[in-house]
Amino acid sequence: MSRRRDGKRQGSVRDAALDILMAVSRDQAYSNLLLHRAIEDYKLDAKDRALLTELTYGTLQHRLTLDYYLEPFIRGKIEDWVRELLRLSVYQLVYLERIPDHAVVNESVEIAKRRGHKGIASMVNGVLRAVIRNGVPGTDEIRDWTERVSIESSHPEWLIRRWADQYGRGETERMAAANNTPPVQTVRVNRTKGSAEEALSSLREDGFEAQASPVVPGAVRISGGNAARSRAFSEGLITIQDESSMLPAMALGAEPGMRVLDMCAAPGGKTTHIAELMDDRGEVFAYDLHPHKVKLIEENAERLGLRSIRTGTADSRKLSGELEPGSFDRILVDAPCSGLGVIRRKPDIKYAKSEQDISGLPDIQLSLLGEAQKLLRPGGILVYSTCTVDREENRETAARFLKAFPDMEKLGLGNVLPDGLRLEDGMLQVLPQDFGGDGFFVAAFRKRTE
Ligand SMILES: C[S@@+](CC[C@H](N)C(=O)[O-])C[C@H]1O[C@@H](n2cnc3c(N)ncnc32)[C@H](O)[C@@H]1O
Repeated sequence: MSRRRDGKRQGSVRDAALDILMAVSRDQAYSNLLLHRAIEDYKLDAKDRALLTELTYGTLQHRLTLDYYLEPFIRGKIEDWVRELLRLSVYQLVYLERIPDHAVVNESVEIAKRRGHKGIASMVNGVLRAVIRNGVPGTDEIRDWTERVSIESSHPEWLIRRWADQYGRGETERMAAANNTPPVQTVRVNRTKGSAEEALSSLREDGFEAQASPVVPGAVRISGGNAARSRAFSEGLITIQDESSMLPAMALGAEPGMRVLDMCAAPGGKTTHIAELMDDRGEVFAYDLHPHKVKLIEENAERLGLRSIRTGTADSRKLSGELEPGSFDRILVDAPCSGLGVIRRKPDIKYAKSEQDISGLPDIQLSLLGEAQKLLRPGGILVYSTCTVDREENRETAARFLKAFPDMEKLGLGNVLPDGLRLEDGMLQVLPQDFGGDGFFVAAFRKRTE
C-alpha cells in the first residue's frame, strides 16, 4: 500500500481485507483491532467501511467452510497469502450475491498479479472459474455429526464436541450458527446525563435508526452507522455496550453512597455502568492488571462525567494487601475468560484457542473470587461474570467457590434481572442465540452475616 498526497492510503478494500486476514492467520492478531486501524488508516467512507467489515469478518467466520469448498480445486502447495486471497474470493462468490462473479474474479486476479506474478494470477483465475463452473461441494455426505457441524459452521471440532457435551447437539448447532451472524450495535444510556428518550432522539437526529431494547431496560439498539461517531457519544450520554454486558452491573444492585469494588475493570464498561446506577454517589474502586488499560477506565469515566470512580493498577488476586478486608458493600469480578461468548465479534478466537487454554482459567477465576470474599463485608454482595459460554469457567467455577467458602451463599437472580432470560439454578447463562446478545454468565453471592 502507498500513501497519496492527501494522506489516504491507496489500494482497494479487498487489499485491505487481505492484509487484515493475513495478519490474523500469521500473527494471531486481533481482527477487531486491525479492522478499526484499517478504517482509520485508509480513511474509508461509510460504504467501504461496511464492505471491509463484511469481507474481513465473513471470510474469517467461514474459514473452515471455505477451505472445504476450495479443497477439490487446489492441487499442490500454495503460499499463505494466495490461500487467503482464494478464501476471500470464494467467500464473495458463495455468500455475497450482490457482487457479480466476474467482478470477484477480475479483482482477485489483479491482486494476485500485483502481489505475486502472472503464474499465480493465472492459477487464481483457474481456481475461481472452476468454482463458478462446478459449484462448491455439499456437506450432506459428511456422516460424522461433529465433523459436519464443524465444517458447516466453521468451528474447530474440539469446540463443537465440548459444547455438545455441555449443552446438547441442538443448542450447539444454534450457537455455532448464531456465531456467524453480525451483532446488532447496542448502547447504554448514561442516566446521570439524560433519559433514554433523549438519547433516542439525539441518535435519530444524527441519522441513526434507534429502538429501545426489548430485553434490557435503558438500552438502545442501533443501525445505520457506528454510534461512536454520534453526538450522544461525544457528549457522554451513551456508552457502546452489548446488552448482555449490561446485566452484571444490574445484578450487583449497588446503591448511591455505597463502597464498591470492580476487580477486573478495564476498559471500564461495567465500572462506569455501576457508577451511573449509583447516580455517581459513593465510591467505585476500579482495578486492572495493566496501567495502559487502567488509563482507558479513566478516559471513559471522564467522557461520561463520572467522579465517583477511583482507579488503581494491581494484580487483584492480592488486593487485600492494599485495600481493607471486609470493607466493600458490593464487588464485581468480571473475570478474564476464554471469550467463547463473543466469537461473533472476534471470530479469530475460535481458531486461536485450544482446550488447553481453557483448562488454566478456572483456577485464576477462583483466586480472584477468593480475594473478593476477603474484601467483602458481611451481608455484602459479590457478582461473578464472564463473557464465555463454557460450563467449566461458569457454573463449575461458581460451585467450586461456594464449596470453598461456606460463608458465601448463592443469590438467585430471578428478581433482579429482566424477565425471559436463561436462568439455571438462579444463575444467568446467556447463549448467543437467545436474544442476539453475547454469550455471558452472571452469578451473585452474598456473604453471610452470622
Ligand atoms: C473481561 S475483561 C474486563 C472487562 C471490563 N469489566 C469491562 O466491562 O469493560 C477482564 C479484565 O481482567 C483483567 N485482569 C486479568 N487478570 C487480572 C488480575 N489478576 N488482576 C486484575 N485484573 C486482571 C484484564 O486485564 C482484563 O482487562
